[in-house]
Amino acid sequence: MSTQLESRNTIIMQYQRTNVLCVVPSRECLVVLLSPAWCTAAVLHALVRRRRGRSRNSTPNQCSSVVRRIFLRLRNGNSDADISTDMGFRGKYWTTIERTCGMVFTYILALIKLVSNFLIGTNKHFEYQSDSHKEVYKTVADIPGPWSLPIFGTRWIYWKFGPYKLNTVHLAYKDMFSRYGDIIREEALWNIPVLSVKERDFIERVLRHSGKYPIRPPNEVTANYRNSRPDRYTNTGLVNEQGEIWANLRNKLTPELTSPRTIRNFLPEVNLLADDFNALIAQARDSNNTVKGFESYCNRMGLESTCTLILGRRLGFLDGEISDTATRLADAVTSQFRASQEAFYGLPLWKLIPTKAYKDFVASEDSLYDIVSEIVDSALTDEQQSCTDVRSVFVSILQAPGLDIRDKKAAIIDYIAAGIKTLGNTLVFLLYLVAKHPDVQEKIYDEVSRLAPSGTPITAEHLYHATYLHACISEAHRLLPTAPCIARVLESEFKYKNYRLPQGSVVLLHTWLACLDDNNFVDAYSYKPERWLDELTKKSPFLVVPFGCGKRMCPGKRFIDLELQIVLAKVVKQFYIDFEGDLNTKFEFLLTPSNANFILRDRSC
Ligand code: HEM
Repeated sequence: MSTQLESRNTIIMQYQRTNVLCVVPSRECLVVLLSPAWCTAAVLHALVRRRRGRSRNSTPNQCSSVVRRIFLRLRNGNSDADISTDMGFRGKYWTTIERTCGMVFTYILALIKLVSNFLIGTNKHFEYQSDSHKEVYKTVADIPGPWSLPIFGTRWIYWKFGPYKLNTVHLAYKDMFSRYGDIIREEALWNIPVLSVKERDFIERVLRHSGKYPIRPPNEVTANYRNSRPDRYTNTGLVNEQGEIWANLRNKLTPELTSPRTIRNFLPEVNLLADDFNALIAQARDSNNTVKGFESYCNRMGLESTCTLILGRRLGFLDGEISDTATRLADAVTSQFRASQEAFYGLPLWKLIPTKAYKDFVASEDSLYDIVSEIVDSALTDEQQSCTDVRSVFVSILQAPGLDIRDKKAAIIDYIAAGIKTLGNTLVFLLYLVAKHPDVQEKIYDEVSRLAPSGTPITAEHLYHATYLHACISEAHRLLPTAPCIARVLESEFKYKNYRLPQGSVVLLHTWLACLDDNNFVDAYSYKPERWLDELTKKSPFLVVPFGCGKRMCPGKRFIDLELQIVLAKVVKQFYIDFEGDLNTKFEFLLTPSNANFILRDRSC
């Protein structure tokens, strides 16, 4: 652990390769902590002693001086051992009761402040007060944001009594940007700052200047679980790994998936998938031509397409009757997303005890693992391991050189989990926007009918010329992306306005909100595919980034592009699409549609 003085009252510490910020407000006895556990414990200990007034080694006044001394020691870079000895902070003084009292007392104080904050209607006095010499460069501590609890940070805003709801995190950010401005500081567990930004310039600079190994903060729940299962995982996987391990996995596992040749070879299969999807939704209509719960059919399409791409075989998700394996797979992916969200934004007790959300997560990971294992094991004994067109990705993963079979299974799990919901949601959003714009629908119909007459499959040549179809998809990605932001860890110090953000800061780049800003797109809330026929719009490569950007960009992008084009073309050719009312959305780690009822009338009628 290394420490560095950031300002008079703030220290940046390097702890386990993460920058950790420790702030000691001059007017508060509470320490807004983002520090190793011993520091937290020491402060709570001091508070308990102060409250009880029974201190053997310190008077109440000395207790607040303990807090000051922790700070001074940190500033001078003393080791953990020094501080604990110096404070007389020995294991024998610790009892469970003391710790609990400390926690309870601290949180009563925190609650009082919270309530007074709401009653008084301002949180200014909780924010860090900057002094004159810091006007040149402010620190992360100066960035405005919701008030932070010790240890738990700002996660309380999504708890039962908080102002925002867990399933509307996307709306929470809209609200916070209007309250706090262009840059917001939230704090995760242990008060690790998480910055949110929606300014175009900032987003472009971060994405443009990423280095050899861009860092996306891992999903802690997955990382924690996988680290606890060395029998199944050698690392946390392509989605969650960093540095050289990530680069090795990326180099060995993605080339076949991202190759244009592979995607071209999938074209006939994607045509068949789209025909089966049309048959499924046609059958699902009631007597009023309404398909209720349309999102469930799109999720089935996401499952079937992703499994075809990754496993090289159809699993039957688009059939009338779904197989048992298919149902288990679908359930496992859905509960994995839900549990990840709860464990991430909810009360992070799963780090201490296995909460229900964590247990659900483990059950879904286990279930995914078992299903994938069954499929991989049967494929390994399969005689026909030859690389046919649709098996090329699967075979390339199984034959990846220098990787353990555990890495290969983990990659297949990651691909399936990453592809299913994202594709399902994106399909609903795209068809919804087209349904709400009959004029757009007619233009797509005209273009597709001109390029690919009825009864002919859609070819690469047709798609190359379908410029309006492409524009409709790009505009849907801009207006309703399923991944509303991109997360990164800053690889070097970053200056923004008059803030100096240290290397290692976690930033959420809110590309969706940037896309809804009239400064970036004229009439930003309107669905206007025509804007993508204009060269100027095409030159916004860092704003409309539904698949992320740079070296960590989604390896499924090419396949999804192809799939969306073919499905949109085929659905519009067969049906007049309509939608009553507005689409409901919720946040389940992804922006997700709910209760979508589409009306599909046959064009031939
Ligand atoms: C509409 C569908 C999809 C969307 C919107 C989407 C979106 C994304 C986004 C935003 C990222 C983060 C990129 C970044 O940080 O720069 C990502 C990463 C990833 N996606 Fe997708 N994705 C989709 C489909 C798929 C599919 C079908 C697969 C599997 C074949 C897949 C596999 C992955 C993987 C493995 C990563 C992590 C890559 C890395 O960190 O190196 N995704 N995706």
